[in-house]
Amino acid sequence: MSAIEIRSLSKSFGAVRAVDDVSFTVEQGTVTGFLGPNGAGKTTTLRCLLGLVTPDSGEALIGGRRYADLAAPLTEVGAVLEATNFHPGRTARDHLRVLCTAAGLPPARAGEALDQVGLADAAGKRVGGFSLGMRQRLALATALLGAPRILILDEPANGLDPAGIQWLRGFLRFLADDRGCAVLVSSHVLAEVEQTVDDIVIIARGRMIRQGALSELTSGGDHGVRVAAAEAERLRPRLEEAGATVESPESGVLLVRGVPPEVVGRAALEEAVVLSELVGQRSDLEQVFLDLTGDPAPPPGGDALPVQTETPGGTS
Ligand SMILES: Nc1ncnc2c1ncn2[C@@H]1O[C@H](COP(=O)(O)OP(=O)(O)OP(=O)(O)O)[C@@H](O)[C@H]1O
Repeated sequence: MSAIEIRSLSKSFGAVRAVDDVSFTVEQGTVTGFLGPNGAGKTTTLRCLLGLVTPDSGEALIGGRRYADLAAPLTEVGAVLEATNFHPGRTARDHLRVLCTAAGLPPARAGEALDQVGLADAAGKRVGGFSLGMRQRLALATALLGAPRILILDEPANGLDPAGIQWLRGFLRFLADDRGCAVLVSSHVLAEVEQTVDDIVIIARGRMIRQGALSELTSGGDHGVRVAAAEAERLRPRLEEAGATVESPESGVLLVRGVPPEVVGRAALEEAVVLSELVGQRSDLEQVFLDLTGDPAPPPGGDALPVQTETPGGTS
């Protein structure tokens, strides 16, 4: 049985079909990146999993059961959803202790969880003075309190500085590799999760776009180098001699595979060919994601801020 199973899930809000027949699974011991542009339906899918939104059809299961049917939810699944509210006057440790008491967990778990997320030094500080990054870590500590083996994290890298993002990557891998956790982590930035995840699920406008192992989706490794020059054809003999496969998709353009970009640059130098373009080609996955998230022109008088969602029934 999969740790997380989303089966033909659909959910509309009025005329907006937020999630439209989405299906995927997450296995124990793996990290799955749940990707899509703003408004794609990621948060709605995660809310369905956590019982905060009732799907119109389909199922969102944790360990084969609906969230509402879990006997001890905190010990089975930990979740970080956006903008968790913490009492500003309470210390980080007290915040977690309150949750421990409510969930029947030993109070010592509070300190352990803070330790795990690198907040041990700030345990006695009031949350009101925390940076966004510290709040993200505290939210993660909250999710870890019951030592669950399934984690659902909605944009956990938001607000983290580069060092924090680096730390998060290592931590998610640790949870999957050493603790055998199933981790589902959403993001609207491919590069943010690309180095961490085993599998990827991409959705846009509520619908599935791609899914599979990262290694399959980026397979091939060598995506070629695109070279443009009026005299591009003069490079061909040298490049083929160096072992490259050379195609010419249009006049004055070569697509060169099998050699690194430096070899193409050297050939141009030696042949004294003036280049107007020398670009490493993107993998299919990067291209798919770029096409989905590529900067559309902002609407007149508007901007491209993320859509704010309501929080039905409170936060995680
Ligand atoms: N409670 C709600 N009421 C009305 N519409 C909603 C509600 N929640 C989500 N939506 C709409 O459903 C669509 C999907 O939103 P969702 O928040 O699930 O996307 P997302 O991929 O998580 O995006 P983001 O990265 O911006 O959070 C959007 O068009 C959003 O406006």
